[in-house]
Amino acid sequence: MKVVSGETMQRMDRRAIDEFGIPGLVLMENAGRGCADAIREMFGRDGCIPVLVVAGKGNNGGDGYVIARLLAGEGWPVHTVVLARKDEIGGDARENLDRLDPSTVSYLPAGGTLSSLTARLDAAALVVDALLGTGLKNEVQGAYAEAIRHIAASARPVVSVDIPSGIDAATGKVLGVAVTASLTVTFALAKYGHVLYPGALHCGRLRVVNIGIPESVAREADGILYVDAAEAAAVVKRRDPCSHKGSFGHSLVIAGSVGKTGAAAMAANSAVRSGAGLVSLAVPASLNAILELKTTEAMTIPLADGGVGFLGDESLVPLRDAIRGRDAIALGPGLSWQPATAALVRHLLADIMVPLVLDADGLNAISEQTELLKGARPDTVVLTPHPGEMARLAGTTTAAVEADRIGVARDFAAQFGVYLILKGARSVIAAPDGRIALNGSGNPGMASGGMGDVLTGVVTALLGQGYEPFDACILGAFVHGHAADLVAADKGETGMSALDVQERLPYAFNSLIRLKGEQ
Ligand SMILES: NC(=O)C1=CN([C@@H]2O[C@H](COP(=O)(O)OP(=O)(O)OC[C@H]3O[C@@H](n4cnc5c(N)ncnc54)[C@H](O)[C@@H]3O)[C@@H](O)[C@H]2O)[C@H](O)CC1
Ligand SMILES: [K+]
Repeated sequence: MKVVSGETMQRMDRRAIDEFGIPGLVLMENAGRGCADAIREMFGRDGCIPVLVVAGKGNNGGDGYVIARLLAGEGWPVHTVVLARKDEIGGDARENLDRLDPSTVSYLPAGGTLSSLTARLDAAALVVDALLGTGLKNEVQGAYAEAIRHIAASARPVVSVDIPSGIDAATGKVLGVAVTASLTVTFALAKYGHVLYPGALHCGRLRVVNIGIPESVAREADGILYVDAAEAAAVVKRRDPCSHKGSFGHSLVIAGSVGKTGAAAMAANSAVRSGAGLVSLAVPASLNAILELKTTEAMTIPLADGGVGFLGDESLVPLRDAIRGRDAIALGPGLSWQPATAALVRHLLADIMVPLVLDADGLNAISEQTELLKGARPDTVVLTPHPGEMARLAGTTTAAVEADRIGVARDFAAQFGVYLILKGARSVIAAPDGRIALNGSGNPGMASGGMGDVLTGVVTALLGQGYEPFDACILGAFVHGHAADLVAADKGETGMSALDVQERLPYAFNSLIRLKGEQ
C-alpha cells in the first residue's frame, strides 16, 4: 500500500476541497463515520459501552465530535472532554461541537486542572483519542501531555483518530509523549508515522478508511510503497511448468575468510533456498574443504590464497573467469577487512557486468572510495548496508542515518545510481530513480549474526532469476523478514538463528505464491 507524509495528506485534503468542491465538513463527517463504524465493529459486539472522547482544539478534535454524535445517536453513553475553551474551537470542528448535547461536553482549558479527566476516564470503557492528528507540530507538553499520561494510566482501550496523539505523522517518532492505541483509524492513505517505528507500535491495529477523497488525488499524491504480503505477492513470480535449471539463473557468491566461512555458506545456501537454478561459491582455496562440507547444492570454486585464508589480487584472474556467464553476483559476505581483499573488491567492480549485490566487507572495501560505484557498468548494483555500514558509505554517523533513514537511503541511491536496502526495523529500499519502499515484515528475532548473509543470498538469487532490481529488493527484503516471522510464530524471537530463517525461505515464498493465487 502507498503511505504518505502528513503534509501530503493535508495537500490532498485541500485539493479535494478546492479542486473537487468537496466541503471539509463532508470529509470530517466521513472521517468520523469511518471511526464510529470501526469502533462499533471492534468494541460494540456486546452492546453500547461508555465512551469518553478526549478532543483537542483542531480538526482531529472535530472528527472526535462527529464520532461522539454518531455513537450517542445509537444509544452509546458518550461524554466529550475538550482540552480548550469553547471559544478556541472554530471552523468545521466548531460546527460539529455545536451539534453535541452541551450536557455531554466538558471544557478543560489549558492551564486548568485535569482532575475531572481522571474521573471521566474511570467511568469510561473506551477512550477516543482525538487530541492531535497531522497538525502536531512540536513536542507535546502541558495539558496535552498530562492528558496523554492520564489516558495511559487509565489502562482503558484507546481508539486513536487518524494517528495516536504525540506521534509525528512524518517520521513515526514520539514527540515527547504519545498515546498507545488498540486501534487507529486513518483516512484515505496511511502515513509514514503509521508504519515507521516507534509510531507503528503505538497504532495497534491500523484501519484506513475512505472519506471521499477522489481516487485521482490519492493516486497522484507523492508517497512511498509499504511492502505488505499483498504487495510482495503481486511481485513474486510463479514457476513455469516447462522451466529448467537454466530458467532460474546461475548465481555466484564471492565470499568467506578464516573465521567467516559461515557467512559464505549462508549466502550461498540462501540463494539455493530462494530458487536460484545454480549457485557457485568462490572462496579462498584453504577454506574450500570446509565450504564443501557446509554446502551441498552449491558448487565451490577454490581460489588460490597462498594458505592465508583470505582473498587477494592473485585471485583476480581466476575470478574474472568465474564471473563470466553468471547471471547475478554477490560480493562480500565474510570476505574480511584485509587490505588485500579490499583492493581485490575494488579491482573486481569494473569487471562485473551483471547484477551485483555488494554486502558486508564488500561495502567496507568501497566506503572510502564510493566513486567506484559510478563505474561504467551498464548493470545493477544493490547495496545491503546496516546503519553502521551506511554511515561509513555516506560519510556520516549512525545516529544521523537512523534519524532520517528514508532521506539518507534515497539521496545515496540517487547520487551513486545504486539500489539500497538499508537494513533495520522497517528496512528502507531505495532505487536510483527515487522510488522508496518500506519493508513490512520481520521481527526483533532477526537481530543476530548472519541474517544479512541470508538476505544477500535471497536478493542475489532473485536478480539471477531476472527480477527487476527494485522488485528483487522489495521481494527479497519481505521474504527474508517473512521467513523470520514464520520462525517466530513457531518458536518465538529469542534464540532465532540465521539458519532458522534460511530454512524457512521456501515456506515464505510458498505463502506468497498461495496469496497470489487468491489475488
Ligand atoms: N483528509 C484527512 O486526512 C482529514 C483529516 N481531518 C482531521 O484533521 C486533522 C488535522 O487537523 P488540524 O486542525 O490540522 O490539526 P490537529 O487537530 O491535528 O491539531 C490540533 C491543533 O493542535 C495544535 N498543536 C500542534 N502541535 C501541538 C502540540 N505539540 N501540543 C499542543 N497543541 C499542538 C495546532 O495548533 C493544531 O491546530 C487530521 O489529523 C484529521 O483527524 C479532517 O477532519 C477530515 C479530513
Ligand atoms: K489522534
